[in-house]
Amino acid sequence: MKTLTLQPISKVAGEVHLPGSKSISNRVLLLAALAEGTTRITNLLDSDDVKHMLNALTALGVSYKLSACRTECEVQGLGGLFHHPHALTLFLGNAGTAMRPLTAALAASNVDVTLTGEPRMYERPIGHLVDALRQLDADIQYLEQDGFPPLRIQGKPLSTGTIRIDGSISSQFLTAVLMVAPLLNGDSEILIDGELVSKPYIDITLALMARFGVTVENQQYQRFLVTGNQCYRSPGHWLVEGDASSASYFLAAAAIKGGTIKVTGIGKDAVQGDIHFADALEAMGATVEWASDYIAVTRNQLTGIDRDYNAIPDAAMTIATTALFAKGPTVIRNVYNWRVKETDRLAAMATELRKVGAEVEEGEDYLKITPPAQLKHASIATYNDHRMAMCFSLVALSDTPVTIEDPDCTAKTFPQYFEVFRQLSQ
Ligand SMILES: O=C(O)C1=C[C@@H](OP(=O)(O)O)[C@@H](O)[C@H](O)C1
Ligand SMILES: C=C(OP(=O)(O)O)C(=O)O
Repeated sequence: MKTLTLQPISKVAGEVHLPGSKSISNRVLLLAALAEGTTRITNLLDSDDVKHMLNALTALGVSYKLSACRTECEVQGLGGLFHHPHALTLFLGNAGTAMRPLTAALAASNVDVTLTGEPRMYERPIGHLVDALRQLDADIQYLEQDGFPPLRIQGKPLSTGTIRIDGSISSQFLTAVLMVAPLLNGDSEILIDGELVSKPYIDITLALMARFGVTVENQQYQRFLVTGNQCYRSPGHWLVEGDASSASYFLAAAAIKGGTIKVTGIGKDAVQGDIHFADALEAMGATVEWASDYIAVTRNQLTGIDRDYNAIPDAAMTIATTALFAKGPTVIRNVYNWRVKETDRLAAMATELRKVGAEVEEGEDYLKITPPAQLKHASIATYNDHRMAMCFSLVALSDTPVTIEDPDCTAKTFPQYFEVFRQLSQ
């Protein structure tokens, strides 16, 4: 297996222009495909998750022109749902932002599609979404284990009305239903069972739908009202914000060993909830500067904090390795759904943090991390989880090297991560 050993880094500083947001890239591609008109997308993310969405759209007959650098894309909208005359199999890797929204859109389309993915995708639950769509008479079958992909979807016009959806494991299920609802033949009332997790991702969904001409009434994230028989209308040009989750590694590096690092492509008004990772760094002691077109962090003495990170589950992983450099323990709370992402992230994080010498208490939905006096050199297993690889690069900001196993797993969202990280080292 390929490994990458990072030697100790004594200082980091500089500026990073962030690659496009994964969450926005995949939403914009799907909305652009369903919309009336042509959408010219710039700063599109070029990564595995986005490739899976693009390949699926190609197979479904959507025309688009992708620039040679793959960060600009002009999508010819279908002006409605998909129609495809032959049965298709779409491989979606481990991209939740492709699997979940496509499941809903395809269930309402004139298609016969099998959705497959990587082995881990078959362990990531999708039952809450399928249950919701079956309330509208969707024809979706589980091909292996009940509640999990792969799925066979025989799409057809869905019925409409009230839909109950469990929001306690993933917000992506609600995102999927919201995105298809305006295209149904009647109005939808969507009721959330349980406490909705990862709420800021719903804000991203609603903000994007609004730019494509559809407004949704959001009643405290418990009830959503969507008018049916609508058509998305292309906004023309779309500039994808930088990826706020990807920004977290650089901002944390600055907090630990800056210098100042400035990330551009996002700013204080960005639509992604993960920009609030910088609030957590600030609460730990770092100095944060918020501008409309960048966020900058400068080092200060860090102290461990105890917080609820349900709103920012992806960036919260970066807090776990930042905790190695803080004074006192850090507690990351209310992240149960880490267990159903690229790997069981609570277990993986606890195991790998212990390897570098931290004392870790792993609860059902939290981690308590007490840093060691001296970090140890370890070979970090990454579990095919891009965020494990990126988070543990921060260990090199100590006086100990770190070895990252399978560093190429960052391709899911950030293929050039280690190159960019290296350029910040001084
Ligand atoms: O909607 C999105 O773009 C995402 C929602 C989050 O998932 P959950 O809602 O499952 O927490 C997040 O972890 C994922 O990386 C992207
Ligand atoms: C959970 C993640 O991805 P996905 O979109 O596949 O859910 C992630 O990127 O951390």
